[in-house]
Amino acid sequence: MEDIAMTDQELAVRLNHRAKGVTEVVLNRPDKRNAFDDVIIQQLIKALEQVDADNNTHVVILRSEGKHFSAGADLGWMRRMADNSRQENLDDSRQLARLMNVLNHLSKPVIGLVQGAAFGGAVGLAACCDIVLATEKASFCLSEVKLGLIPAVISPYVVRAIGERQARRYFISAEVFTARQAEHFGLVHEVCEDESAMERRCDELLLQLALNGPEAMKAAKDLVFAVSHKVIGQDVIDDTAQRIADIRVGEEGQEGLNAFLNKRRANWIPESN
Ligand SMILES: CC(C)(COP(=O)([O-])OP(=O)([O-])OC[C@H]1O[C@@H](n2cnc3c(N)ncnc32)[C@H](O)[C@@H]1OP(=O)([O-])[O-])[C@@H](O)C(=O)NCCC(=O)NCCSC(=O)C[C@@](C)(O)CC(=O)[O-]
Repeated sequence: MEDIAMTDQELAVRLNHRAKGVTEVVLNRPDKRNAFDDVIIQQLIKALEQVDADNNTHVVILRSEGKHFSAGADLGWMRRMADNSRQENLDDSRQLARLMNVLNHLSKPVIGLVQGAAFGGAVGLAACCDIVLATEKASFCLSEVKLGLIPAVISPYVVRAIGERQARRYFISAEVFTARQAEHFGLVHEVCEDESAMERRCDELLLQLALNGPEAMKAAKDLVFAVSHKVIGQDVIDDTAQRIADIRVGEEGQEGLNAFLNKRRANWIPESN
């Protein structure tokens, strides 16, 4: 898989083949604590769209190089943009909104690996992943108000991940919260002792995900979006009945059920892959 290079500057986003069916999207700007600017946002979108379209990728890992996951938006970029018109700022922030949306709705499971600090927009990146592992020393902060800003674009995802109650506090206080607190709030699924433990846990999760039908995982992710925050009325009841009916008559549903009944492992991925 090719690297994502859109400028001649050092590659800030890399794609890394980790294992069969598993591609890592790696933020690679450790000297600036993996802060992302407009160029890196474009690189991230391109990388995510590439792995989404890649038939050989079934699981995506979002991670970064260095001591910290990410310091969020590049403050030099934010400062530069402040000299531009409101319209230019609107066009610019829509790109970050697009990144969050692409990541959140990726058609494949995304595992986020968080070490060190995840500040500002980086909390949004974590909130858009399906499974988040963090090291014991990871720390989180919605630091925007300290800079006179707000966590606007990331807010829909972060509020869903940590809940309105915690958002009310941490959006306005900009207090740092620990990996354990993040786990308690629901942003992080598991806290691991250190980075090696996080890698081992990630490998276990990858084995677990490899047992599951890729199309079923995609449909399961869509299902969460379809039923969340909806009144359980006739529309939702009909929609969910149609979804399981579609899956049952589909290729993967048949393969999964046949495999179980014949006491064999399901063969989801064609041998050529
Ligand atoms: C992450 C720690 C704790 C690491 O703490 P540390 O390891 O002690 O690192 P440091 O603070 O010494 O920084 C190392 C280098 O990284 C740079 N750096 C560091 N962060 C940034 C940044 N964001 N943008 C640009 N550069 C950054 C920093 O300027 C320095 O560069 P050097 O002086 O060596 O050339 C610390 O660096 C820190 O607190 N950084 C600021 C984090 C922050 O407040 N981020 C919020 C960004 S605003 C945002 O994300 C807005 C958004 C997206 O949410 C809006 C929306 O949702 O609509």
